[in-house]
Amino acid sequence: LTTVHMADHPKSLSDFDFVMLVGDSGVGKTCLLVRFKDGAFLAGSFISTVGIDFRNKVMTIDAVKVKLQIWDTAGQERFRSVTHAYYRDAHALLLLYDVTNKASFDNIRAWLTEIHEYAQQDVVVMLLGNKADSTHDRLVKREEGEKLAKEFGVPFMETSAKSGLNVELAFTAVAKELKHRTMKEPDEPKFQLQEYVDKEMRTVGCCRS
Ligand SMILES: Nc1nc2c(ncn2[C@@H]2O[C@H](COP(=O)(O)OP(=O)(O)OP(=O)(O)O)[C@@H](O)[C@H]2O)c(=O)[nH]1
Repeated sequence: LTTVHMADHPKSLSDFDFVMLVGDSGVGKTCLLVRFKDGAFLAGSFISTVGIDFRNKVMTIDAVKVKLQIWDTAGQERFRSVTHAYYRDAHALLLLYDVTNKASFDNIRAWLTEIHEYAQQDVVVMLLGNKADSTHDRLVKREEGEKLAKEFGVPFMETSAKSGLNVELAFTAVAKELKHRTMKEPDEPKFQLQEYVDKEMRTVGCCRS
């Protein structure tokens, strides 16, 4: 890391990368963030997010500190205009659906249209099928998520805020992508987010329910 490379970029390393969690109400955005930040699961009553909330988390990626500011948005329709205002500043978006809620999956197309309309063109988008622990209530197959993600050219994985499945990996993958964008050496190949995720899942030997 040298100032020479950094000079090419408007964003300094001390800056936060802004990651936004989006998706229908109840898909588990708040729980995913709490699991990532505190390692705990918010069981029991569901308290819908009002407007927008955020948490900071510093991750060490390849010996470099990446500061993430993660915005937890309200999925409810009535807060949509609040969320719209934040899209423009987001460097990455984690777009969630709930594998036990078909409507939340069907709405992904609309969310992607909205992202296209309001977010920066080069925003990092990752599709997450959350609540993968709910085997009995599952209504969306992993293959369906994979197919949709492929159609839109976005990386995909299933997660569970309840069991912790792939939660760390989702944020690490996004942080790695953002770090590569900021610090890429001229001859370094582009970071392949989906390849990284697939490799990590194979190595850990988990995640294929
Ligand atoms: N089984 C299971 N339940 C989950 C998981 N994640 C969240 N939930 C439950 O789903 C409900 C909604 O979770 P939230 O995180 O509040 O959902 P949200 O997307 O933030 O909702 P809004 O704030 O309204 O947009 C809660 O009752 C959680 O306990 C998960 O991975 N597995």
